[in-house]
Amino acid sequence: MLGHAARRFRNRASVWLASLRGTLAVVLLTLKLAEGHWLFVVSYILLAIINAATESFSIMLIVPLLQSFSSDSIFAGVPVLDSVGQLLMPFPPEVRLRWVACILLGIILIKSAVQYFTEVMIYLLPLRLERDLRMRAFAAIMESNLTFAESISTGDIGNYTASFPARAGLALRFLIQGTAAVITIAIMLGLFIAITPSALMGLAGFVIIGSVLFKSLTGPLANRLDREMTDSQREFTQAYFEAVNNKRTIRIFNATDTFLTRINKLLERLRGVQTQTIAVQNATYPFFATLSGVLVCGLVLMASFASPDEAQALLGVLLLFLVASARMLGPFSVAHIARMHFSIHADPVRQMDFFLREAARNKDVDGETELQRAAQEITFRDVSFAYPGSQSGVKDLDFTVRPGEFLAIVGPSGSGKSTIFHLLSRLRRPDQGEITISGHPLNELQIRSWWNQLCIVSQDVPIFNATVRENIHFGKIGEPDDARIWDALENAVAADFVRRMPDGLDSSLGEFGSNLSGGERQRLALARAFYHRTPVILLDEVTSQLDAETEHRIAESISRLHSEKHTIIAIAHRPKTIRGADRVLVLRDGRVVASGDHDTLLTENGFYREMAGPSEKAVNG
Ligand SMILES: Nc1ncnc2c1ncn2[C@@H]1O[C@H](COP(=O)(O)OP(=O)(O)OP(=O)(O)O)[C@@H](O)[C@H]1O
Repeated sequence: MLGHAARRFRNRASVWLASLRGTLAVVLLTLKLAEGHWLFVVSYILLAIINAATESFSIMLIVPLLQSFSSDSIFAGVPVLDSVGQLLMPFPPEVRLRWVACILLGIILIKSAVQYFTEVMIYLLPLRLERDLRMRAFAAIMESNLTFAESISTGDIGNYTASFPARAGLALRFLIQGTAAVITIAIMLGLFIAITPSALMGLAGFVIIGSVLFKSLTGPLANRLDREMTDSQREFTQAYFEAVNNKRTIRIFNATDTFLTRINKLLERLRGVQTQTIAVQNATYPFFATLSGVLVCGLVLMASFASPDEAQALLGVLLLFLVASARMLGPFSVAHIARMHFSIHADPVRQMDFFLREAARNKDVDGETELQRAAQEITFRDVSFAYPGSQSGVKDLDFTVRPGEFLAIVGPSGSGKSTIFHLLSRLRRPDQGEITISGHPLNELQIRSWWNQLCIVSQDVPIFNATVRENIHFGKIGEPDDARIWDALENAVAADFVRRMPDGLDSSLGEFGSNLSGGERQRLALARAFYHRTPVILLDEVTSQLDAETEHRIAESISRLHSEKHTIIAIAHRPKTIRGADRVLVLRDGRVVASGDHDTLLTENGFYREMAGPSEKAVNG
């Protein structure tokens, strides 16, 4: 029986110790995340100590003052209060009152100022940390390698850049608010130790019993709510962004109601968790107020059964307890609320720290060699790459692009064409083999010096929520050159529709270029390449959404770039769109299966002829 009880106690103690270790770990993580804000944190705690000290000082002054007007002091012989009382006694009552009034006024002024600053600081601090973490998360996503960046779901991006920083900010707020409350309690307890140990015992018992009771009643629920809050937040953000990003498709497929219902359900779930969390969090004050009320009633009841002398002593303790609990109930409930809030935000703190560490581990490592002259030869030597967790990618690529060459890469969908661009721009790195630029391994280059020489027009045509001018000048340092912008727009057959826009180059293009048609977006993206005129230009299906006439005019502009010695690498499904190319690589299942000029391939390669379609066969056949 006894052994069983001892085992249970040991188990409970080890669970409690593990939870304490967990809490301590989160405290350290929170402080680590708040590294740049320590001065702010320390200042807050110092101000909180001053606040508590002024509080204690006023108790030490007021209680003996009141007692000094009574002939029958119940604090006679009580260490601190008695000495203060002795100090006051020699002065006539009116002088005593004046002095105390002046000192109290000073204390009140100091306390008000301190309280104002701590109130402001406690709201500012989480905001500062939130801003800092949001920026760090954003930078971490932008600077990590693509494999890592793409492994983060939209829901998690929402969590790491919005929800978790806000919650980590709150965790810090409750950590320091709780610490300050504990320091306040410690200072007051110190005062009461000096006054009477029996009151201290009463208070200590009150705190311990109350805390254990409260924790066992609310602890498991608070932990469950913590997990549910993170999950429901993630699900909501993910579903929300999915819906907003696909709004057109959702409408056309008549799925608006389905999505509204889904979002509504997720919001309901979130609200449910928030409601329960608020209900639990706000139970602290009433719980301790009720407990201390019950204790006071108990003491009064005890006094009713005692002799008059004992009753007076008991009422003395009661008076102290009332003063102490009235003064300490505030810090107690703050400490409890802070502890609970802190544990509610513990999971985001852990996840935020884990994410930042993982992002740092997956940071794209840059090389040291600076590409100073315009890029010369681009070589792929036995390059193979497979996407993480998949067999797809490219295999054994072995080819060289000469400076000023126009190379076309043709192949069916999924054959690996865009992957070559990812590798060439070092968004992905080969698993085997090597890519070199002007003889330098691409991995050893300072990537910016290579990107400065590179312009890519990709299939997904990124247009930013900015003006036409800003979109064309995008990424360039210095002032935009309007004459060159118009020239680039002419080459991309985009000048006419920009002229028709209400504000010309100053027209705003809307989010994701939503004010434009697909073909217009494509032409603007091309204009960007014509404007940048980098030594190497990568074109990925740039005319897929254009009519034959526009496609023909753009092909002429690309030929002009080619004649000006720009190196051009263009991807196409259909061979006819890259007629001006010097050489064509034919890709199938990630491998180069043929290479040569268009006409030779058309006569000699059946697969290429197949892709070219009947019209090409008629012309050349
Ligand atoms: N992020 C990714 N993760 C896993 N597999 C991928 C990823 N991106 C592409 N793939 C796969 O790699 C292969 C090559 O893709 P890639 O985009 O290079 O083909 P593509 O020739 O450009 O196709 P398309 O002409 O349709 O754009 C495909 O089988 C594709 O499914």
